[in-house]
Amino acid sequence: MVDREYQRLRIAAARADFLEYGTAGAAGVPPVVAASWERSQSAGVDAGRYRVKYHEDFDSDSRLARCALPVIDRLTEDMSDVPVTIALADAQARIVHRRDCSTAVGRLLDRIDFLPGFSFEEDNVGTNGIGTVFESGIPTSVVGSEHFNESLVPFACTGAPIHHPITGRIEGVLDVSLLSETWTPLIYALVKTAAADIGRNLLLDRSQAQRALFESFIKADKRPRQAVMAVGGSVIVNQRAQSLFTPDEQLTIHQHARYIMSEPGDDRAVDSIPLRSGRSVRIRATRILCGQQVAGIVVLLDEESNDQDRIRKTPAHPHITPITKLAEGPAYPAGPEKPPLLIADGNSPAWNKACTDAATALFKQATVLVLGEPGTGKTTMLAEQHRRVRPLDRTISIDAEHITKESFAGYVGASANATLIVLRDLESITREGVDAITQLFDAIAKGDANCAVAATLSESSVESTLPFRDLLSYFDQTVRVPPLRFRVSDLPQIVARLLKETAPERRTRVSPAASRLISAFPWPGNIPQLRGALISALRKRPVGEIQAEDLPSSCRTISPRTLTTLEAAERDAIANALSEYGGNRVKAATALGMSRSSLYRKLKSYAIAET
Ligand SMILES: Nc1ncnc2c1ncn2[C@@H]1O[C@H](COP(=O)(O)OP(=O)(O)OP(=O)(O)O)[C@@H](O)[C@H]1O
Repeated sequence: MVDREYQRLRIAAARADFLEYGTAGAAGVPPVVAASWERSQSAGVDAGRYRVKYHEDFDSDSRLARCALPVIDRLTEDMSDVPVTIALADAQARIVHRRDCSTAVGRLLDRIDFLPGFSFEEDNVGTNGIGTVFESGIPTSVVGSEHFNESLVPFACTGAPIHHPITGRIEGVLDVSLLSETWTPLIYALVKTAAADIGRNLLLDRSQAQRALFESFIKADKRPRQAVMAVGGSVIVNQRAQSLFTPDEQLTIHQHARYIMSEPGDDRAVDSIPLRSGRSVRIRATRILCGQQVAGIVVLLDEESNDQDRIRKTPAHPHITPITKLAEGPAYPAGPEKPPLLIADGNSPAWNKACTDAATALFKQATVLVLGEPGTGKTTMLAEQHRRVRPLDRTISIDAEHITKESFAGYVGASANATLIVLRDLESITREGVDAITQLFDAIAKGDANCAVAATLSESSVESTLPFRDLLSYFDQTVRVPPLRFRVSDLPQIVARLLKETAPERRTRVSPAASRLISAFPWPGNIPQLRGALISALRKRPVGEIQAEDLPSSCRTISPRTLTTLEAAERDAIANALSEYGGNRVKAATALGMSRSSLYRKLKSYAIAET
């Protein structure tokens, strides 16, 4: 006891010395505490003035809370006759739940706002049993004068990090606080064990499918020096992948992995993609199944050596420059005018590959079938690539459904300029159209028509028995165009282009929050749908910066499932109320006549993005 008292006095003196003389005063203080005092001081925390910030938007019903509460309740029961308070803090160091085993300690903690919603970040309140755990990453006891701020000195707080079972990221902190004179080192062991139990609950809480994905991820992660990603509802990136690839590169990679796995068929796919840094990466993706359900994809990543790079970067046709050079390509003479914005100026590997494949095939005058969802830019891309590789030839595009016997009369037998005929939406061709095209192909084969043919086809029609199937034998090559949702890194250019096209005279741009929404929305209707959303935003804000709330409410929600009519109406009402009250959830909940917790639940369930 004498020792404890001596220790208490020694730390109190060291604290006073530190505050007066700086680092030298902290000699003899536990290193984790001394380091925290330094951080607190350099963050400008006032040791004599106490101020904690309140955040009304904390989530008391989060997954972390759900997994922690059974453990906290058990601990509360076990410690019912010990004068402690048990608290759970979220990843922003905000208290989300508190249980008092002693009302006296509870009352004292109330006076320092140790309450749900208040944040105990170290750079606000200085050394404490929550914020310091986030900084140090380890279980930490802060006893009496080890606290930086005077108001916390009467207490002893022991916090232990709750780690995400896979990523190792700190998801929250479990804290046990009591008066400093009643603290015992046993508390440390207790809190540490309870935090580990919560971590285990986090793992068990996963649905079966998620667990199947995590287990495959963990297995792959065990391979030495293997960069791994698991792509499901969220994306998990192991340490090796994080150290090898920037966040932008990680986005490009997992988006491409999703894209190659979106093709029906094999559960495994291998591809190599160039990154913007000039490096390239080999992707080995495996679809993880849980019964009938697709749990996600596990992706193994290997940086390609320079030799492999060189081979891969050799253009498929030596006369075709790499696609990334298009903007400065020779087809556009230098002059005062800026070169036109090309739709081929993309960053996403799947889009660049489609452009290169189309250019190569058109150069060889192969008959190309371009496959993709409606509105992905198939026709525009074909026309652009054709202009690029055969600048002297013409391109015409004909809606396949309108093709009749007479449609190609002018091309057969004529020896005018060579022409690429793009048959648009081949799935809608009639029997008469099929006959007309068959005759055209025969004429081309005999040298009676100076034409090449390409067609676009909607992906969903491939399996159908529509008349176009009779024409497939005439085509040499398929080029697949990715939907917009797999081209997130291209969205800034596409949006800029659409704005320029829609409002050429105006200086319009998109705010960062609106850009985030645009990137998160899946755009099932592809470019026409995005154009429609921007036109609607421009109606609300004809000039200046388009804000998130200017976009149609349907784009402000990112729902992973199909909603019923009633749900869609409720989702829109919530999105509108939030927009009306500037994102203030309390006001939005009041206006909607629902409790705050129901609003939080619904925001999650409808995946309404925060702006
Ligand atoms: N990268 C781009 N940036 C901006 N606008 C684009 C881009 N690509 C295509 N567009 C525009 O999007 C619209 C749809 O393009 P396009 O008609 O080429 O698509 P599609 O896939 O052939 O469509 P559909 O399947 O309906 O025939 C066009 O108005 C086109 O100008």
